[in-house]
Amino acid sequence: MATTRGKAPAPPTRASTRTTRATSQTTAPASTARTTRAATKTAPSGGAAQTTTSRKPLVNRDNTTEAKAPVARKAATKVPTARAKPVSVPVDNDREPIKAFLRLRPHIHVDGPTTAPYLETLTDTSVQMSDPNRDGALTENNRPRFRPSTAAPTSIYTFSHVFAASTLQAEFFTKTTLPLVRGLLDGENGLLFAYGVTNSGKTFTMQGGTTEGSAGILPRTLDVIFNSIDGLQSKSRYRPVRLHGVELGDGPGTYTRGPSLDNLSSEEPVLAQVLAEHLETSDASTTDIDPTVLSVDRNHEYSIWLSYAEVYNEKIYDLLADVSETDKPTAAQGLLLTRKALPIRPSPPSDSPDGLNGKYVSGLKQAKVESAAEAKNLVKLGQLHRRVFGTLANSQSSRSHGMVTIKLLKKHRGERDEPSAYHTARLTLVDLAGSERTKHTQTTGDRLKEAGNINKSLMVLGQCMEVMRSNQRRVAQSLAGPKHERSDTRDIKKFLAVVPFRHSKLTEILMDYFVGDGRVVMIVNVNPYDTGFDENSHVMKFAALAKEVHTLAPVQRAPPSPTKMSQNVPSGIPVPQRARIGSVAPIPHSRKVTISTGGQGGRKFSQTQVEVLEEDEDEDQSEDEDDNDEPLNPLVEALFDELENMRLQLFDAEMRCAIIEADTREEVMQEMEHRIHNMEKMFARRLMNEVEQNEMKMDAKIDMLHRSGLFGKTPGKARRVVEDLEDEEDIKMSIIAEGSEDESLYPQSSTDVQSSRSNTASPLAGKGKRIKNKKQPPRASEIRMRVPSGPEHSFLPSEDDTATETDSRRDSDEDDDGGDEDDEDDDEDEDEETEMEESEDSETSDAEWQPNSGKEASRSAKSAGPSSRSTGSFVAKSEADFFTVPPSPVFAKDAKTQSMRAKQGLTQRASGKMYALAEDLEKMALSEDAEAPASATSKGKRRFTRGTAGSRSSRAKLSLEAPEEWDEAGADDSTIIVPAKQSQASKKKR
Ligand SMILES: Nc1ncnc2c1ncn2[C@@H]1O[C@H](COP(=O)(O)OP(=O)(O)OP(=O)(O)O)[C@@H](O)[C@H]1O
Repeated sequence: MATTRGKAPAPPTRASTRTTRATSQTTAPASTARTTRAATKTAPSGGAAQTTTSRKPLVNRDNTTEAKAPVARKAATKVPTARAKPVSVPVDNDREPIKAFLRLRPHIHVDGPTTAPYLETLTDTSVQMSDPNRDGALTENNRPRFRPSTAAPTSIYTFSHVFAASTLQAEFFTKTTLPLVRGLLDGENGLLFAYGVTNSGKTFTMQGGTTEGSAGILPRTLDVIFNSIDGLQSKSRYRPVRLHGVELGDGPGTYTRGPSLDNLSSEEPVLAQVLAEHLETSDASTTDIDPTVLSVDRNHEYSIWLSYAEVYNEKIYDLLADVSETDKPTAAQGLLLTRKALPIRPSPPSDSPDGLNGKYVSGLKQAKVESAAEAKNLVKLGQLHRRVFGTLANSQSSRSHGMVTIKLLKKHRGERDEPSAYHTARLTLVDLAGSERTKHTQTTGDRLKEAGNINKSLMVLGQCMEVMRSNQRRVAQSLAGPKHERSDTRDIKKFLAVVPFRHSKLTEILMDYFVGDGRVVMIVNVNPYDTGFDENSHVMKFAALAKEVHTLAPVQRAPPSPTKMSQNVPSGIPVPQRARIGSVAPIPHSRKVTISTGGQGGRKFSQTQVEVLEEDEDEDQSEDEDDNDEPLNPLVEALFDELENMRLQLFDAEMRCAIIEADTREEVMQEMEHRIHNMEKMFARRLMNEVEQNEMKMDAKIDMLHRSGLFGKTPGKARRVVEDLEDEEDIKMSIIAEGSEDESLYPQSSTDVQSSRSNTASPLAGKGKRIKNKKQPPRASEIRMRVPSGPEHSFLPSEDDTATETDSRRDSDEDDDGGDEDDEDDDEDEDEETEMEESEDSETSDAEWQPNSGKEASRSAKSAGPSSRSTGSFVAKSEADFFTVPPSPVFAKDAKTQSMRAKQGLTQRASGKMYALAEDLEKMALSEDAEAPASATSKGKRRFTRGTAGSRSSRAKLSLEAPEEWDEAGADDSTIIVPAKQSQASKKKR
C-alpha cells in the first residue's frame, strides 16, 4: 500500500538484515567501517576481503506486508554499511523466487465485439485458462471448432498475485513496484520487466495512458524517488560508470545534466524539426504525480541518474544520445540519421563491493536528473528518439525492448567526497517487445527479422530461467539429503549447466540481476479477449517457469566474448557466424522510416522521411576488455555456439514451415471454393433444364388448346379434350424418348432445349386430323415405354398410372368381349406372349421386353427414321425388367443413352418379327378371302402390334373386311385387326 510522506513503512529487507548484521558484527564506529571499506577498495582486484558477510534467510517480503510495515523503524536502524567482499557466496536459503504478477487487460472499444474471455480468475493468485477452441466447444453455427493449438486446452496458472482488469494504476504500482523502489533507496538492485503479447498492455503498464490517474510504473517510480529524497540531493561531481563503478566527472557540469526537451530545438535542431508536433503534447505521465513518499536515511545524500536504451535486432542503442545529421550524402528526400550500436562489456569486479562481475552497456549515456519532471522529460525524449529511429514509427506496436535504468548514488554526509564513499544501486524497468509468433502475424522481410530477434531474445530469456531453475533444484536436492551424504558444493557446481545469458543481448545486459544481488519482478500482461490463446499460453508458461527461479544464484560467471572464443575453438568444430564477427568489418544497416505527426486536435498532419543508418558496435574495444574474462573450456563454448546456431536454424525452419502451411491452407481453400462454385453452376444448369422442359410441356399444351379451338367451349368438353391432349402429349414424349432424337430429352444446355423444341413438330401434329375424323386417340398406356426414373422424367406419368390405365383397358375389353371365347383368346394371347418372350430371350440378355399383345398396339412414331422400322409399344414384365439408372447425375445421361439404344435394338428386332407375322397373316387373309366372308364376328378379331408403315396395303384390305368391328380404341395406321379365327388358323399354321 502506498504510504504518505512521513509515514512510510520500512519492512525488514535483505539490505536491512545485512546492515543490522554488519552493525552487530563490527562494533567499530562508522569511521572505522569507512576505513575498512576504503582498504578493501584499494586492495588489488580479487584480493581477500577483510570482512565477510554471510546472508540470512529473508524474513518476509510479501508485497502487501512490506508496504504496510513502518519505514521509520527501518530508517532508525540504518547505519552506514561496511562494504565487504564475500569470499564465497554460500548456496543457502538467501534467495527468493522471481515474483510474477499477472495483469489482465480490460476490454476496450477498439477490440471490436466482446467475446467471452478465455481466462477466468479463480483466486487472488490463480487463473484458469481455457482454449475457446477446445474439444467439444462449438462455433456460433453449432459446429465443432477447429483447434490448431498444441497447448493444453485447460490449464491453471498461479502467480504471486493476479490483478483484475479493473485494477487502477496506483494500486498496481504500490503492490508490484513500490517494494523495488524501497529497495533502491536502501541500496538494492532491482529489475522489473513487463512481458506479454502485442496489445496486452505492457506499455500502458510501464508508461501509462493519457487520462488522469493513468500514469504508469515509470513516472510513478520517478515521483516516489524524488518525493523521498527531497532535500537530500547531492551536488557532487561524482558520477556512476560501468555497472558498479563511480568516478569523478571531467569537469563540473559536464555530466550533471542530460539532454532536455526544453532546449531541444537549440541542442537538437534535427530532432526538433522532425518532432515539432510531439514536443507540444503532454500526457498523463507528466501531469499525474504520485504523492507516495518513502522514508530514507536522512544522513545520506543522493543523486539520481537515468539512462534509456533499446535493444533492437540484437543491437543496443542509446535513446538519450544526441541525434545529429550525418555527413554522408543524404537520401533523395528527408534526413539521413546515423546511430551506432553500443557494445556490451564486462564490468570489472573491482567496481563491485561484492566482487560481482556482470556486463554493462559501454558508452550508454547516464544523465543526472534533479527532479521527477526532468526525469520524465528525459524519458519522453527517449521515446521520441525511439520514434525517430523507427521502432515505434512504423507501428503502434513496440518492436524493441525499451530499458530505463535509474541509478542511485548515495553517500553518507559525514564521509569524504571520494569514489569509495559512494554506494550505487540501480533499478531497471524494461518494456519488452510483444512476444507474438510470426506464424500468426504473417510477417516477412525486415519485420520477420525483427520478430525473429524479438523471439530469440525472449526465448533465450526463457532458457536462462529454465537452466537456472534446474541448477538450483540440483543444488537444493544435494543439500536436502542427510549431512553425511551431502556432496561438496564445489563438486555440485562442476555439474551445473551453464546459463546461456550471452546468447542474446537482452539476457546479457540483464544477467547481473539474475546472478547478483537484486530482486526481480515480472509483470505478465494478458489480454484475455485476444484471439491469441496459443501465444498467451506460452506467456503463462514462461511466467510459471520464472516464478520457480530464485535469484542470487552463485554459480554463474560472465562468459567470454564470441570473438575470443573463435580463436580458441579446436579445428573441425564449426564456428557459428556470431563467433566470427570480430574479424569482419561491420556493415551498417540502413532503413527508411516515415514519421507521421499531427492530424489530431486540429493540428496539421505531416510526414517526415528519415533514413536511419545503424552502425555496428566497435568490436575491437570490446575484445580488449574481454581479456578480463576468465578462460572457459573452448570446446564447451563452441558447442554452445553450435547449439545456438542450430536453434536459429530450427527457428528459421519453423518459420518457413508456418508460412508454407499458411500457403497450403490458402491453396486448398481456393480449390474447394472453385469446386463448390462449379457444382453450383452444374446444379443451376440442371434446374434450368427442368424448368425449360416444363415450359415446353406447357407451351405444347397451350398450343394444343389453341389448335383444338377449345377456348370458349363448355367445361366438360374442354376437360375431355384436355385429357385427350394430355394423352397425346404423353405419346409424343414417349416417342421422343424412344426415338433417335432421345438426346433432345436430355438437353445439356438451354440451346439444346431450344433446338429440340424447334426440331420437334407440334405434339398435336395429326391430332387435329384425328379429332376431325372423330377417331379416338391412342392412350398413353398403349405406347408408353418405361424410361429411367429421375428428375428429367418426372413429367411422364407414373408407373402406377400406367398400370391402372392398362387394367382399366383390360376390364373394358373383357366387358366388350366377354364369354368363353374371351377366355380362350386370352389364353391364346398368353401363348403368343410366351412365344414372343422365348424368342426375345434368345436374342436379348440384358433386358426382356415383350409386345403388348394383350392390348392395343401403338402406332409407330412418325418421326422415327427409316431404319427404325417400328417403335411399337412395349410393356415391361416386371419392375425388375426396367432399366436401372444409377442415381448419380454424372452418369445419368450415359445410362439413358444406353437404355435407349437397348430399347431401340429390341424394338427393331421385335418389329421385324411382327412385320413377318403380319405379312403371313395378310397372305392368309387373302387366300381365305373367299371362304371367310365379311360377316366375321367381332369376337374373332385379333390385334397385333406391328411397326412399320410398309403394310398399309394389307391394312387397307383388312379394314375393308370388317369396318364395323373396329375396336373402341379405333384403328389407325399402325393397327391391324384380324378376325379371331384367322388368327388362330395362322397361328396353328405357324
Ligand atoms: N489496464 C488498462 N486499462 C485501460 N486500457 C488499457 C489497459 N491496458 C492496456 N490498455 C490499452 O490497450 C491498448 C494496448 O496497450 P499497449 O500499447 O500498452 O500494449 P502493448 O502490450 O504495449 O503492445 P505492444 O507490445 O505492441 O507495444 C492501448 O490502447 C492501451 O491504452
